[in-house]
Amino acid sequence: MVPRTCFILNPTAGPSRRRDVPALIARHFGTLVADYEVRLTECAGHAVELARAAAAEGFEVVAAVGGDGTVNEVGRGLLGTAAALGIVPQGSGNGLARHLGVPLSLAPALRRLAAPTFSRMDVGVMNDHPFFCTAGLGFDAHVSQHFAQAGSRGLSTYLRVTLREYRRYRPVRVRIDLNGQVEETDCYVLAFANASQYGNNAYIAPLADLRDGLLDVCLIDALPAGRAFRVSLAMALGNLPQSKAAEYFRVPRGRVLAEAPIGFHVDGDYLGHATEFVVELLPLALAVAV
Ligand SMILES: Nc1ncnc2c1ncn2[C@@H]1O[C@H](COP(=O)(O)OP(=O)(O)OP(=O)(O)O)[C@@H](O)[C@H]1O
Repeated sequence: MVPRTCFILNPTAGPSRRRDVPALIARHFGTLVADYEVRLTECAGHAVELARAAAAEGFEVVAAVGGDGTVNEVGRGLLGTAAALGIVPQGSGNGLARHLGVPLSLAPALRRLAAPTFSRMDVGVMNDHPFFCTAGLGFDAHVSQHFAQAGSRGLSTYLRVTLREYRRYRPVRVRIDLNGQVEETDCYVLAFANASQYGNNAYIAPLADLRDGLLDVCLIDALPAGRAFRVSLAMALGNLPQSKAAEYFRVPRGRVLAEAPIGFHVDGDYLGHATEFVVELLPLALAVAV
Protein backbone atom coordinates (compact mmCIF):
# COMPACT_ATOMS: atom_id res chain seq x y z
CA MET A 1 0.00 0.00 0.00
CA VAL A 2 1.31 3.41 -0.96
CA PRO A 3 1.37 5.74 2.07
CA ARG A 4 -0.63 8.98 2.10
CA THR A 5 2.02 11.64 1.66
CA CYS A 6 2.08 15.36 2.44
CA PHE A 7 4.90 17.44 0.95
CA ILE A 8 6.00 20.48 2.96
CA LEU A 9 7.78 22.71 0.48
CA ASN A 10 10.12 25.53 1.48
CA PRO A 11 10.13 27.75 -1.64
CA THR A 12 13.20 29.67 -0.42
CA ALA A 13 15.51 26.64 0.05
CA GLY A 14 18.45 25.80 -2.14
CA PRO A 15 19.93 27.11 -5.35
CA SER A 16 17.14 26.25 -7.85
CA ARG A 17 14.23 28.32 -6.56
CA ARG A 18 12.77 29.17 -9.94
CA ARG A 19 11.68 25.60 -10.69
CA ASP A 20 7.97 24.84 -10.43
CA VAL A 21 8.41 22.11 -7.82
CA PRO A 22 4.66 21.39 -7.28
CA ALA A 23 4.33 20.70 -11.02
CA LEU A 24 7.37 18.40 -10.88
CA ILE A 25 5.88 16.58 -7.87
CA ALA A 26 2.65 16.12 -9.86
CA ARG A 27 4.61 14.74 -12.80
CA HIS A 28 7.00 12.40 -10.96
CA PHE A 29 4.93 11.43 -7.89
CA GLY A 30 1.31 12.22 -8.71
CA THR A 31 1.31 9.85 -11.68
CA LEU A 32 2.30 7.01 -9.29
CA VAL A 33 0.32 8.00 -6.18
CA ALA A 34 -3.05 9.75 -6.22
CA ASP A 35 -3.35 10.48 -2.51
CA TYR A 36 -0.95 13.32 -1.77
CA GLU A 37 -0.86 17.06 -1.03
CA VAL A 38 1.70 19.83 -1.35
CA ARG A 39 1.76 22.64 1.21
CA LEU A 40 4.05 25.64 0.96
CA THR A 41 5.75 27.33 3.91
CA GLU A 42 5.17 31.06 4.29
CA CYS A 43 7.95 31.89 6.74
CA ALA A 44 10.73 30.38 8.83
CA GLY A 45 9.26 28.02 11.43
CA HIS A 46 6.04 27.43 9.50
CA ALA A 47 7.04 23.88 8.48
CA VAL A 48 6.88 22.78 12.14
CA GLU A 49 3.16 23.63 12.31
CA LEU A 50 2.41 22.29 8.83
CA ALA A 51 4.09 18.97 9.62
CA ARG A 52 2.31 18.60 12.95
CA ALA A 53 -1.04 19.33 11.30
CA ALA A 54 -0.36 16.85 8.48
CA ALA A 55 0.47 14.11 11.00
CA ALA A 56 -2.72 14.90 12.93
CA GLU A 57 -4.70 14.60 9.68
CA GLY A 58 -3.38 11.06 9.25
CA PHE A 59 -0.73 11.48 6.56
CA GLU A 60 1.63 8.54 6.97
CA VAL A 61 4.60 10.27 5.34
CA VAL A 62 5.37 13.98 5.69
CA ALA A 63 8.13 14.92 3.29
CA ALA A 64 10.40 17.93 3.76
CA VAL A 65 11.09 19.51 0.37
CA GLY A 66 14.12 21.68 1.09
CA GLY A 67 17.45 21.49 2.89
CA ASP A 68 18.50 20.60 6.41
CA GLY A 69 16.70 23.61 7.91
CA THR A 70 13.41 22.42 6.43
CA VAL A 71 14.14 18.83 7.46
CA ASN A 72 14.74 20.11 11.00
CA GLU A 73 11.41 21.94 11.10
CA VAL A 74 9.40 19.05 9.64
CA GLY A 75 11.20 16.56 11.91
CA ARG A 76 10.40 18.68 14.97
CA GLY A 77 6.74 18.79 13.95
CA LEU A 78 6.66 15.00 13.63
CA LEU A 79 8.27 14.14 16.97
CA GLY A 80 5.78 12.22 19.08
CA THR A 81 3.47 11.53 16.12
CA ALA A 82 2.97 8.37 14.05
CA ALA A 83 4.01 9.96 10.74
CA ALA A 84 7.36 9.27 9.09
CA LEU A 85 9.77 11.90 7.76
CA GLY A 86 10.44 11.81 4.03
CA ILE A 87 13.03 14.01 2.31
CA VAL A 88 13.07 15.52 -1.16
CA PRO A 89 16.45 17.26 -1.18
CA GLN A 90 16.17 20.83 -2.46
CA GLY A 91 18.62 22.58 -0.15
CA SER A 92 22.19 23.73 -0.52
CA GLY A 93 23.89 21.17 1.72
CA ASN A 94 21.32 18.35 2.16
CA GLY A 95 23.35 16.65 4.88
CA LEU A 96 20.69 14.26 6.20
CA ALA A 97 19.48 13.30 2.71
CA ARG A 98 23.06 12.51 1.67
CA HIS A 99 23.63 10.47 4.82
CA LEU A 100 20.46 8.47 4.20
CA GLY A 101 21.33 7.91 0.54
CA VAL A 102 18.28 9.79 -0.77
CA PRO A 103 18.78 10.65 -4.48
CA LEU A 104 19.69 14.33 -4.84
CA SER A 105 17.80 14.73 -8.12
CA LEU A 106 14.13 15.52 -7.84
CA ALA A 107 12.62 12.85 -10.12
CA PRO A 108 14.43 9.82 -8.61
CA ALA A 109 13.86 11.16 -5.08
CA LEU A 110 10.12 11.40 -5.77
CA ARG A 111 9.93 7.97 -7.39
CA ARG A 112 11.69 6.49 -4.37
CA LEU A 113 9.22 8.20 -2.02
CA ALA A 114 6.35 6.52 -3.88
CA ALA A 115 7.62 3.15 -2.56
CA PRO A 116 9.58 4.02 0.57
CA THR A 117 11.31 1.85 3.14
CA PHE A 118 10.30 2.66 6.73
CA SER A 119 12.78 2.71 9.61
CA ARG A 120 13.55 4.82 12.69
CA MET A 121 16.40 7.19 13.56
CA ASP A 122 17.88 8.80 16.68
CA VAL A 123 17.24 12.47 17.37
CA GLY A 124 19.70 14.78 19.13
CA VAL A 125 18.70 17.65 21.41
CA MET A 126 20.95 20.61 22.22
CA ASN A 127 19.63 22.99 24.90
CA ASP A 128 16.06 21.86 24.14
CA HIS A 129 16.51 22.27 20.34
CA PRO A 130 16.06 18.96 18.48
CA PHE A 131 18.54 18.18 15.70
CA PHE A 132 18.61 15.40 13.18
CA CYS A 133 21.95 15.82 11.44
CA THR A 134 24.51 17.82 13.50
CA ALA A 135 24.67 20.49 16.18
CA GLY A 136 27.72 22.26 17.45
CA LEU A 137 29.45 25.19 19.05
CA GLY A 138 32.40 27.26 18.02
CA PHE A 139 33.69 28.19 14.61
CA ASP A 140 31.09 26.27 12.56
CA ALA A 141 28.25 28.10 14.37
CA HIS A 142 30.14 31.39 14.01
CA VAL A 143 30.32 30.85 10.25
CA SER A 144 26.57 29.97 10.14
CA GLN A 145 25.82 33.24 11.95
CA HIS A 146 27.88 35.38 9.56
CA PHE A 147 26.75 33.47 6.46
CA ALA A 148 23.11 34.17 7.41
CA GLN A 149 23.98 37.89 7.60
CA ALA A 150 26.01 37.96 4.36
CA GLY A 151 23.15 39.15 2.14
CA SER A 152 23.85 36.55 -0.55
CA ARG A 153 24.06 32.74 -0.50
CA GLY A 154 25.88 30.08 -2.49
CA LEU A 155 29.24 28.35 -2.19
CA SER A 156 31.38 31.39 -3.10
CA THR A 157 29.75 33.52 -0.36
CA TYR A 158 30.21 30.65 2.08
CA LEU A 159 33.93 30.31 1.29
CA ARG A 160 34.46 34.09 1.46
CA VAL A 161 32.73 34.31 4.86
CA THR A 162 34.64 31.27 6.17
CA LEU A 163 38.04 32.69 5.19
CA ARG A 164 37.25 36.16 6.55
CA GLU A 165 35.98 34.80 9.89
CA TYR A 166 38.87 32.31 10.15
CA ARG A 167 41.23 35.28 10.51
CA ARG A 168 39.05 36.79 13.28
CA TYR A 169 37.84 33.81 15.30
CA ARG A 170 39.48 32.87 18.63
CA PRO A 171 38.77 29.64 20.57
CA VAL A 172 37.06 29.71 23.99
CA ARG A 173 38.11 27.74 27.07
CA VAL A 174 35.50 25.09 27.98
CA ARG A 175 34.88 22.30 30.47
CA ILE A 176 33.39 19.30 28.67
CA ASP A 177 31.65 16.46 30.45
CA LEU A 178 31.01 13.63 28.04
CA ASN A 179 28.95 11.03 29.85
CA GLY A 180 31.16 11.42 32.96
CA GLN A 181 34.48 11.84 31.13
CA VAL A 182 35.62 15.38 31.95
CA GLU A 183 38.10 17.46 29.97
CA GLU A 184 39.18 21.11 30.20
CA THR A 185 40.27 22.38 26.82
CA ASP A 186 40.23 25.19 24.31
CA CYS A 187 37.29 24.80 21.94
CA TYR A 188 37.59 25.84 18.33
CA VAL A 189 34.88 23.45 17.17
CA LEU A 190 32.85 21.01 19.19
CA ALA A 191 30.43 19.10 16.97
CA PHE A 192 27.76 16.65 18.09
CA ALA A 193 26.97 14.46 15.13
CA ASN A 194 23.92 12.26 14.77
CA ALA A 195 24.57 11.92 11.03
CA SER A 196 27.99 11.89 9.39
CA GLN A 197 28.14 15.20 7.58
CA TYR A 198 27.32 18.92 7.62
CA GLY A 199 26.09 18.68 4.04
CA ASN A 200 27.88 18.95 0.69
CA ASN A 201 29.79 15.79 1.71
CA ALA A 202 31.73 17.66 4.42
CA TYR A 203 32.18 14.69 6.77
CA ILE A 204 32.63 15.95 10.33
CA ALA A 205 31.94 12.48 11.77
CA PRO A 206 32.14 9.90 8.97
CA LEU A 207 31.48 6.97 11.33
CA ALA A 208 28.29 8.43 12.83
CA ASP A 209 25.33 6.06 12.82
CA LEU A 210 21.73 7.33 12.98
CA ARG A 211 20.56 4.24 14.82
CA ASP A 212 23.25 3.46 17.40
CA GLY A 213 21.80 5.50 20.29
CA LEU A 214 25.04 7.52 20.43
CA LEU A 215 26.37 10.87 19.30
CA ASP A 216 29.77 11.11 17.63
CA VAL A 217 31.51 14.09 19.24
CA CYS A 218 34.32 15.82 17.36
CA LEU A 219 36.59 18.23 19.24
CA ILE A 220 39.06 20.54 17.51
CA ASP A 221 40.88 22.59 20.16
CA ALA A 222 42.85 24.87 17.85
CA LEU A 223 43.05 25.45 14.12
CA PRO A 224 46.35 26.94 12.98
CA ALA A 225 46.68 27.28 9.18
CA GLY A 226 48.41 23.92 8.57
CA ARG A 227 45.82 22.04 10.59
CA ALA A 228 42.97 23.98 8.98
CA PHE A 229 44.16 22.72 5.61
CA ARG A 230 44.45 19.13 6.88
CA VAL A 231 41.00 19.29 8.52
CA SER A 232 39.36 20.66 5.34
CA LEU A 233 40.96 17.98 3.18
CA ALA A 234 40.16 15.19 5.66
CA MET A 235 36.52 16.34 5.90
CA ALA A 236 36.21 16.18 2.11
CA LEU A 237 37.88 12.75 1.99
CA GLY A 238 35.87 11.43 4.94
CA ASN A 239 38.94 10.49 7.01
CA LEU A 240 39.04 13.15 9.73
CA PRO A 241 39.13 10.54 12.58
CA GLN A 242 42.27 8.94 11.09
CA SER A 243 43.97 12.30 10.44
CA LYS A 244 44.63 12.94 14.17
CA ALA A 245 43.65 16.59 13.60
CA ALA A 246 40.54 16.11 15.79
CA GLU A 247 39.64 14.16 18.90
CA TYR A 248 36.55 11.87 18.86
CA PHE A 249 34.21 10.53 21.51
CA ARG A 250 31.02 8.47 21.23
CA VAL A 251 28.46 9.18 23.97
CA PRO A 252 24.70 9.31 24.64
CA ARG A 253 24.92 12.74 26.32
CA GLY A 254 27.23 15.66 27.03
CA ARG A 255 27.50 18.91 28.98
CA VAL A 256 29.66 21.92 28.23
CA LEU A 257 30.47 24.95 30.37
CA ALA A 258 32.23 27.79 28.58
CA GLU A 259 34.26 30.66 30.07
CA ALA A 260 32.65 33.09 27.60
CA PRO A 261 29.50 32.86 25.44
CA ILE A 262 29.96 30.65 22.37
CA GLY A 263 27.73 30.62 19.29
CA PHE A 264 25.87 27.39 18.60
CA HIS A 265 24.02 25.92 15.64
CA VAL A 266 21.48 23.18 15.17
CA ASP A 267 21.39 21.53 11.73
CA GLY A 268 23.36 24.46 10.31
CA ASP A 269 21.11 27.23 11.61
CA TYR A 270 22.82 29.61 14.06
CA LEU A 271 20.63 29.88 17.18
CA GLY A 272 22.53 32.26 19.47
CA HIS A 273 25.28 32.32 22.09
CA ALA A 274 25.36 30.50 25.44
CA THR A 275 27.83 29.50 28.16
CA GLU A 276 26.13 26.24 29.13
CA PHE A 277 25.11 23.41 26.83
CA VAL A 278 23.27 20.20 27.55
CA VAL A 279 23.19 17.69 24.72
CA GLU A 280 21.19 14.47 24.71
CA LEU A 281 20.05 11.79 22.34
CA LEU A 282 16.53 10.39 21.98
CA PRO A 283 17.08 6.87 20.65
CA LEU A 284 15.02 5.98 17.56
CA ALA A 285 12.61 8.83 18.31
CA LEU A 286 11.63 9.56 14.70
CA ALA A 287 10.19 7.36 11.94
CA VAL A 288 11.75 7.91 8.51
CA ALA A 289 10.56 6.89 5.07
CA VAL A 290 13.35 6.81 2.47
N1 LIG B 1 8.60 30.60 3.19
C1 LIG B 1 9.76 30.88 3.78
N2 LIG B 1 10.29 32.11 3.75
C2 LIG B 1 11.49 32.39 4.33
N3 LIG B 1 12.24 31.47 4.99
C3 LIG B 1 11.76 30.22 5.06
C4 LIG B 1 10.51 29.85 4.47
N4 LIG B 1 10.27 28.54 4.71
C5 LIG B 1 11.35 28.10 5.41
N5 LIG B 1 12.23 29.09 5.63
C6 LIG B 1 13.55 29.02 6.28
O1 LIG B 1 14.53 28.81 5.27
C7 LIG B 1 15.69 28.32 5.92
C8 LIG B 1 16.61 27.65 4.93
O2 LIG B 1 16.03 26.48 4.45
P1 LIG B 1 16.85 25.15 4.24
O3 LIG B 1 17.86 24.95 5.32
O4 LIG B 1 15.89 24.06 4.02
O5 LIG B 1 17.61 25.41 2.87
P2 LIG B 1 19.15 25.62 2.57
O6 LIG B 1 19.77 26.48 3.63
O7 LIG B 1 19.24 26.06 1.16
O8 LIG B 1 19.70 24.13 2.65
P3 LIG B 1 20.78 23.40 3.62
O9 LIG B 1 20.37 23.68 5.04
O10 LIG B 1 20.69 21.95 3.28
O11 LIG B 1 22.11 23.99 3.26
C9 LIG B 1 15.18 27.42 7.01
O12 LIG B 1 15.92 27.59 8.20
C10 LIG B 1 13.71 27.84 7.20
O13 LIG B 1 13.43 28.26 8.52
